[in-house]
Amino acid sequence: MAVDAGSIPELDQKKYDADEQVKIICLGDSAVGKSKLMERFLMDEYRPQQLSTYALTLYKHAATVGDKTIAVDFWDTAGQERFQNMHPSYYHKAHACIMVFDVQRKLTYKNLVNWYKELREYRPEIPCCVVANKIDADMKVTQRSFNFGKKQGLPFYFVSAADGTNVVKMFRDMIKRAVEYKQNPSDFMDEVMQELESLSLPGKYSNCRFR
Ligand SMILES: Nc1nc2c(ncn2[C@@H]2O[C@H](COP(=O)(O)OP(=O)(O)OP(=O)(O)O)[C@@H](O)[C@H]2O)c(=O)[nH]1
Ligand SMILES: [Mg+2]
Repeated sequence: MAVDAGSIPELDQKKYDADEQVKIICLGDSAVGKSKLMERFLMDEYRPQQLSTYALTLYKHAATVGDKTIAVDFWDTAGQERFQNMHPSYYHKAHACIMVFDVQRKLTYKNLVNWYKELREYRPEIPCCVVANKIDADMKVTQRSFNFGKKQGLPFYFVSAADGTNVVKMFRDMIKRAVEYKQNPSDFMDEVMQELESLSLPGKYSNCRFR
């Protein structure tokens, strides 16, 4: 669900009860389909309209990974054409990143290198994947190889927000990887944050009795 400032999100209770909370961000040029992919995954619907994301839309989602309830915050913002690059707070404490390009527009693939560079400046270690969107427009593209990210070992997905191909799989994989990262961060500052969080779990132990 998208959350407007000032509203009380109904998932807040779930978030409070969740075993873990993760933040997943989405990067890529304008109109590659970032918002449509999130809509498809969260609402399982797709409205073909050309409305660019203005500033920031935050989608909240409750997922289950193993036997744990995970509160997922998906951050969606507009691509670079109008904003050049993201505000650092977009990257702050993100646990995974989904990088999207449009298989119909070569430039959006070429620009992945810039997005990836910026991502790694702020979040050197978080899991990331490369997503080729809009394969419904021409299925033949799935026979082509897109090598960006191979060297870095980034998983690659051919998807379509329009017909739903691979969308759920890709998001589920990324939620799982975000949780794994949060539980075992390889970045020093994240390790410290995780340690601090485990020291101050509000309410979790409120029923404990000490003799
Ligand atoms: N054929 C096809 N069109 C798509 C698909 N995904 C998105 N689109 C279209 O691409 C356009 C842009 O989609 P958005 O989701 O708004 O793109 P965005 O990346 O969020 O763009 P910004 O918010 O400007 O950064 C819309 O007209 C969509 O209908 C897809 O899988 N297939
Ligand atoms: Mg958008």
